[in-house]
Amino acid sequence: MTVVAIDRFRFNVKAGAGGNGLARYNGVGGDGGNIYLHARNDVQFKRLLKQLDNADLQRMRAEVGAAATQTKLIGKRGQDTVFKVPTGVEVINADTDTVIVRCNTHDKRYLLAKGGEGGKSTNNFVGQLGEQFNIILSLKLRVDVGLIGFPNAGKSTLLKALTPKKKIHIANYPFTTTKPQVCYLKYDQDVGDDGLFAMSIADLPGLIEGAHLNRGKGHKFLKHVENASIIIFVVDATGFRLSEDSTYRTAAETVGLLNRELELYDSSLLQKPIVLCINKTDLPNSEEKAAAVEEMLREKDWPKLLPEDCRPQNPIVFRSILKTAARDFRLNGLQELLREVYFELNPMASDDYDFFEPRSKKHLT
Ligand SMILES: Nc1nc2c(ncn2[C@@H]2O[C@H](COP(=O)(O)OP(=O)(O)OP(=O)(O)O)[C@@H](O)[C@H]2O)c(=O)[nH]1
Repeated sequence: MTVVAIDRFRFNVKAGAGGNGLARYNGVGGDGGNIYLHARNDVQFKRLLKQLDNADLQRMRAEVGAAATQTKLIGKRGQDTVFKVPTGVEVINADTDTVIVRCNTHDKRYLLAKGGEGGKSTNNFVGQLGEQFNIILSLKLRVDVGLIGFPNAGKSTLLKALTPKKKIHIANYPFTTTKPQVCYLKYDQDVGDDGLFAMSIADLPGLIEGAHLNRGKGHKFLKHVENASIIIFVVDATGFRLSEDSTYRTAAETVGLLNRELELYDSSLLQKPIVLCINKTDLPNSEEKAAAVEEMLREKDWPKLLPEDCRPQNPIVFRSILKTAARDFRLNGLQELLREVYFELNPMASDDYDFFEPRSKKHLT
């Protein structure tokens, strides 16, 4: 099922007004209800839409406070309204075009609009209006996994190979351009309390050397890994050459170059778990080439083994190094890859989970 990403909603927000007080008896009106956004990892675009359909699509409102009466001198406080939003939502003031708040923490409530004060002696017993303004909710997809590599490394093929046999749901969420793509993959194996194992993967267009300087629109693509929980480097075991007249790079040099691009763009990205996937190990001599990369990376100061123009300053310590042949759905490496990703996203999960139903038995060899 393809879901069209609607990534911006405009709303009029109006928190509850305070109820009037009762001057004669010193009665205090109830405060108006607040409006909160509740960030949740398990809220998806679709669910958000449903929630809003049930409410009013254009408006967010909270209850007004009750006025004080002769029989009830303290008016009841207006009820708060809580909207669940996917973690990562940005709230933009539609009038000033500035970001009010980023709902980046799972299960946290963010106060969006404060209800008005109830009427009391300090305001002449007149209930105050609640905060009211126009906002845009900008929905940014939470990306679990970001695939990075030079063109032709096999990122898209790897993504296809990772797609479960029994597809429950595969959705393409295009960003503003058709690429990069975020795919949301769900596996139907039951994982205890967590229910289904689902992850979103961003398949980013191939980087080129100098991406950190925005060559080949590098910034636009690298930006998407900033939110990713895990980064997967995909390199071609047989090496890489961008075009006839550019330098040929071995797989090891490619690893160094990707490391460099990432650190020069934003060195904090190197703190994320990074898995190296050496792909195309089905091609002649590629097993040996992949083994040579592994051996190099075992060295503590591995960059010094590379030519100067491929050397990163801050060498990555890879979470794991996997050898894959994505085109043949050769699953040994891929199963390990899924396992890595799964435990990274679900650190408390038990490890007896049977992950991946192969597309065909022959692929298990
Ligand atoms: N022999 C072999 N070829 C592969 C493998 N994986 C991918 N390929 C081939 O390599 C070529 C590039 O694969 P893609 O998956 O399009 O590579 P990509 O990294 O997504 O490329 P860009 O979109 O340009 O960044 C295709 O012809 C694939 O069929 C593999 O494991 N073995």
